[in-house]
Amino acid sequence: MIEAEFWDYEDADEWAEAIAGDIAFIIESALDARGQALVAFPGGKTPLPVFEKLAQKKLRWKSVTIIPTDDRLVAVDSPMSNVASIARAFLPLGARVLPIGTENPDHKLAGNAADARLQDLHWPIDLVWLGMGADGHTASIFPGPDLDEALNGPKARRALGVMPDPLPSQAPVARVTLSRASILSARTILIAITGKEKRKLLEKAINDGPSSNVPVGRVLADAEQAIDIHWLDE
Ligand SMILES: O=C(O)[C@H](O)[C@@H](O)[C@H](O)[C@H](O)COP(=O)(O)O
Repeated sequence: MIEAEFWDYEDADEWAEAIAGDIAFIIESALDARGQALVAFPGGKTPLPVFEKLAQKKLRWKSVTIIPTDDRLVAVDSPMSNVASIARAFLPLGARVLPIGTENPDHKLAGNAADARLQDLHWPIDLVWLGMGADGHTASIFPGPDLDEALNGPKARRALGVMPDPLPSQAPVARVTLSRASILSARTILIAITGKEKRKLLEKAINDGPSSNVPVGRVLADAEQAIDIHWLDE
């Protein structure tokens, strides 16, 4: 049974501020407890207003490492690059922003490289913040030939390469993504989504759990932590 709580907002500013406040609190608590924080932020468009608010928080950013939950295998100056959006917001503050993608379109190789890079970090990760696509993918865990490995691969595998099938129209490229095991290993999981369609889809995915026909339901099915879902009605 997934323990998820929806937090509803009608005002975009309030929504972004609430998420930024929660994340700042998680980072601060990690810094107090362990002297450093490791967090994963999603790609796509939804997180951008939250990045802006979070970047205004006075935190010891130099001790914070941020990785993308997933990235598209594109050049870092591509508008499709997830790490570029994170870097634009948080590098100027002194945070360590660690790319997990490469320009090499061979997603298997890119996945192995991402996995190797992530092994060196201090796990468990303090926060995995997830988005969700209108098709029910989360991070870059998509339907296709790599879905089973992303969901059921070895626990020690932090990241893998993914070729979505079908390719998503907003960013029709191969990806690297955190595995389900690394997402579920997080101390905290937070989800931010907007719009009625995504809300309906996520509620159903959570209810269906392991038998869900969309990746997000399957990813969250065994979550042991309570999950806060911040939903903005558009
Ligand atoms: O790289 C990605 O595609 C993302 O990390 C992905 O999982 C994202 O969260 C959803 O696609 C939602 O994207 P939007 O916020 O743009 O709708």
